[in-house]
Amino acid sequence: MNGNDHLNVISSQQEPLLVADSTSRGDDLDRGELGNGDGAGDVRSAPGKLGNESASLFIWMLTFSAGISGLLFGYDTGVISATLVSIGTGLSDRTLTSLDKSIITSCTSLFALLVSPSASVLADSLGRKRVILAADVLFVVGALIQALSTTIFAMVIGRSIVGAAVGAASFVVPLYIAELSPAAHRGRLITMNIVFITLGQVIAYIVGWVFGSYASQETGWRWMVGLGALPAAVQMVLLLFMPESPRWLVKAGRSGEAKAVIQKVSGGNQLGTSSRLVDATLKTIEIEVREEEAARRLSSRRTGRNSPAWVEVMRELFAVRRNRRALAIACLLQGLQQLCGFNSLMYFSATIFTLVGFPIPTLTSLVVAVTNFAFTLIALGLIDRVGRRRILLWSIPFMIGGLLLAAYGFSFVQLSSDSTNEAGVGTAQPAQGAAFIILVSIMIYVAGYAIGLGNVPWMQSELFSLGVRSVGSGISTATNWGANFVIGLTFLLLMDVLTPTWTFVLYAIICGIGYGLIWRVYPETAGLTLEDAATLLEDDNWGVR
Ligand SMILES: O[C@H]1[C@H](O)[C@@H](O)[C@H](O)[C@@H](O)[C@H]1O
Repeated sequence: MNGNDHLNVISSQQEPLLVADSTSRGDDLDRGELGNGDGAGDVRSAPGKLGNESASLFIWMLTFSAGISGLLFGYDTGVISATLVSIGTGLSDRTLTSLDKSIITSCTSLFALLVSPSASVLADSLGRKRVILAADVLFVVGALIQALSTTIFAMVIGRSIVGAAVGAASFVVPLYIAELSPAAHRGRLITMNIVFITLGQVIAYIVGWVFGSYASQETGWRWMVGLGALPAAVQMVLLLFMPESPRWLVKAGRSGEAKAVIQKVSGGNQLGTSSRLVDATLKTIEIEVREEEAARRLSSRRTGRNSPAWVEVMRELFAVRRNRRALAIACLLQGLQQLCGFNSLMYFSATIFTLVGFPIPTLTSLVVAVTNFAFTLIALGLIDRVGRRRILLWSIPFMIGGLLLAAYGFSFVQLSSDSTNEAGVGTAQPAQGAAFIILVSIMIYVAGYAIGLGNVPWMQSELFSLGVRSVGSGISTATNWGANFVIGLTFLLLMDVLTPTWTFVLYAIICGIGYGLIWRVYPETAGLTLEDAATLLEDDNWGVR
């Protein structure tokens, strides 16, 4: 990544700030406080004003395109659950082992982790739209390779290509949206992303259940993975009608085109948007781009080294105490979001419910995705009112309770290790009471997760000061993908080696440790300005009262 990337990514990573920020801007503007357009403050208000005026069709298209990326992310991570229990001997003419399943699942997160940093470089040189288009091509190719694969190796290649697409899209799409949407809508648009991810997972589970139950054994799973190509193709077509980001255009020295885009985004001339406002918006972007370049020059002059901008930013991130602390907290939350084991359920719930003896495991496992989606919606309504720290401290105990109850339920399920069922883990003696306990406990756990840990870590950017926000957010996002990879790779092996009971106890212990750490170091940042939040971390107590 170069310096520009870092600064660009800022916008993609600042969803919660933008919610607060843009709301207040919107309020000010509603009260007619746009100012005279001369000062920087006035100029900076302009995008909010533009956004409030109209452009609703455009906003809908933007929401929809953004939604498709979230859906794809969710679909491709969720669909593996039903796929794994439906493949049977369809790949390499044999039953999949736990290791096969773990690799097929986790290669997606590994490639997402590997590709997202390079996506940022490409987004800067080629433009945002081209990278999204490339990601869509990868989504389509990956889906088709999976659908047509006859060997485990081909399936792993297909899943890895989809992982690369998820990595690129999860980075570039929020960036593109943040740069295109008027400020008053920006926060909401980016927050929608997480709702769409969980919705994509619900759709994947429904598709998994329908094709797993009603299609033939040979073709059902091929449809499940192949259908991922469809939304990507729709997004490609939609993108043809969408403009390039004006911010990127300005940086590429194409201010004229940027102006035309701003006009379009803001409802354009047809709606009588004053050209003064369009000019003001353009000026804001130009000022920001110039400031970024100046900051980069200053920084290399200060250190006397001509190191790349990202090296400078890294230095600032680790040398300044409050930045270091912000990074520690952001990585703690992102790591915990994955290491708490939630995606073990997302990826393997059908396997687990097969193991427990449910007759239609793909249908039963739908409760995981639906509970996650429903409680994510509730969380988005609650989070600003309750506060991040408080919502985590309230919800994690439910997760721990759910995990321990599931562990207890699993202690009644007899596994015989000498034979493997289609889940590849071991055959089960169905025990109805135990199956019910496991189902209910998993729902409690998932609800607790979706209310807190599923969301709060993505609010990471509000911990960082502007200069290090993008790199800090990038590192914590990588922590998320890295931990996601570890969970996908190890879950089935842990189930084999430790037994299901102790695997769930292990996740409960991780949640317990995470709870202690959050209680100790994560201050409440809701409702604070950026400056106040950053100052909190200077405090000896990490701002925790
Ligand atoms: O915030 C999301 C959401 O909770 C998804 O359900 C989960 O699969 C992702 O890993 C997570 O990052």
